[in-house]
Amino acid sequence: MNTYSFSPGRSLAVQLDEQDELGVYRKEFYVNPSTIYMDGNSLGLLSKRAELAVLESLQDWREHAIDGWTAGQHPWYTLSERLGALVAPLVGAEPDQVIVTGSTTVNLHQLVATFYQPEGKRTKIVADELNFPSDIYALQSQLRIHGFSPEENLIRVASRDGRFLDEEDIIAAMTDEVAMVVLPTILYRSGQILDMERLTAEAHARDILIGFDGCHSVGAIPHAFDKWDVDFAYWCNYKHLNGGPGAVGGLYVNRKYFGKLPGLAGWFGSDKMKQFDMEHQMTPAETAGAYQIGTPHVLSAAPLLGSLSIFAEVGIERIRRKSLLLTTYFMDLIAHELDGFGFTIGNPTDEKRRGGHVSLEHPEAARICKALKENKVIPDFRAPNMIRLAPVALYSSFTDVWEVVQRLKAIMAEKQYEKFENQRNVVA
Ligand SMILES: Cc1ncc(COP(=O)(O)O)c(C=O)c1O
Ligand SMILES: Nc1ccccc1C(=O)C[C@H](N)C(=O)O
Repeated sequence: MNTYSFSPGRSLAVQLDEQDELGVYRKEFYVNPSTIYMDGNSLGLLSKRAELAVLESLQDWREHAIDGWTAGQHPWYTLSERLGALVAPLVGAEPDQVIVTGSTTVNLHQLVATFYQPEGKRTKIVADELNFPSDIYALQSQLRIHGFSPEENLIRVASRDGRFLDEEDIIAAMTDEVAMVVLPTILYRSGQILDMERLTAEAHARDILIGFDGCHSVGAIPHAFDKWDVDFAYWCNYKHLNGGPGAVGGLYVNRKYFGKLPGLAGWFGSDKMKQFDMEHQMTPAETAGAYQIGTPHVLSAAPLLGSLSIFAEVGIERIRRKSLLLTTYFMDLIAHELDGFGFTIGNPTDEKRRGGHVSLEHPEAARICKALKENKVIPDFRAPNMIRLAPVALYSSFTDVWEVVQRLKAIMAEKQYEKFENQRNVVA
């Protein structure tokens, strides 16, 4: 892999595929042979291991009924904890600091309800103007619940160019009126990685708590939440972790808060041995498990049992290495083949700041995406002008990337996109 030297012909793609030590994992996934899937950063593909885990969970239900909580192949009572332990190495945490529960937005509500404790003039929450809308809605509503107006108390750090955030600007927003900072690990549109270590240190130097939305980074890049001393994080498991549509999400809580009462409490946050004492005085788990609410959605968590076993086997470092080579190759091909067609690379090119996808900006982006789909390439479109293309280390090949660029070149050269309206679909 370290012999990469760019050339535009297909032979380099073939050579990179031959050298690819992760190439064997492609056959573990249901890759539709007639399409090239570039949307694993929105919904990861089904793996055979994930499918098997769901079937085994159904078998547990069929055979054990209520006893499936403690018997069967994947006892449900401790499933969330066991899955948390499997995700923990991917976020740089100890097993008891991670729990698989809820969903991204629900977990954010839980964590803000737990950790946002306005005091005196420290009432503000810092976010950013590029974050995913659901996070912003959640923060606005949490402020309202506390009786604060979001207009005054939610600071959305501005982007200088509409693509990226500058850490300097975020740090400048950390005033003594700020109680909490909530930011993405990787921006969903441009794929920029924020410097989480630096931002955490700067927030803590000002007595501000900081949490991260890891939707676009968990399973794509390594993290060191524990080492960086991040206060909390939350993410979905259906993108890079391939947990399936609406898969149960995940959250991380720094060990120093173990024992802190959950803002939104429910009986599955109890100490597991106490839970069935049925007392009205809650005894929360002394782990991140305390931030669960109700009964786990077992069938929406089950695929992760299979999917995460692939991550445990491969390791996030190797995934990241291949992912970077895939996106480097992608950008080199784009520069060589698509020059003059009006595209701008909208993701960071620097490896330290580049996440798992390539973002191409173009005024006709919506209809170019439609033409790509007609050409059996699955990207996604993000308003107003972005085409996201995610080659995924576990199941995309270098030949896929080469093919995508050739098809895109034909679409542009032949203006194939002109037959579509330049408007997004209902689900873009
Ligand atoms: C960065 C980010 N945050 C939040 C969400 C919302 O997640 P959910 O709908 O699972 O709550 C998404 C994707 O849907 C996302 O990409
Ligand atoms: N949850 C979804 C449901 C339907 C369609 C897309 C999503 C996504 O996850 C989009 C993704 N968060 C994004 O980065 O745009």
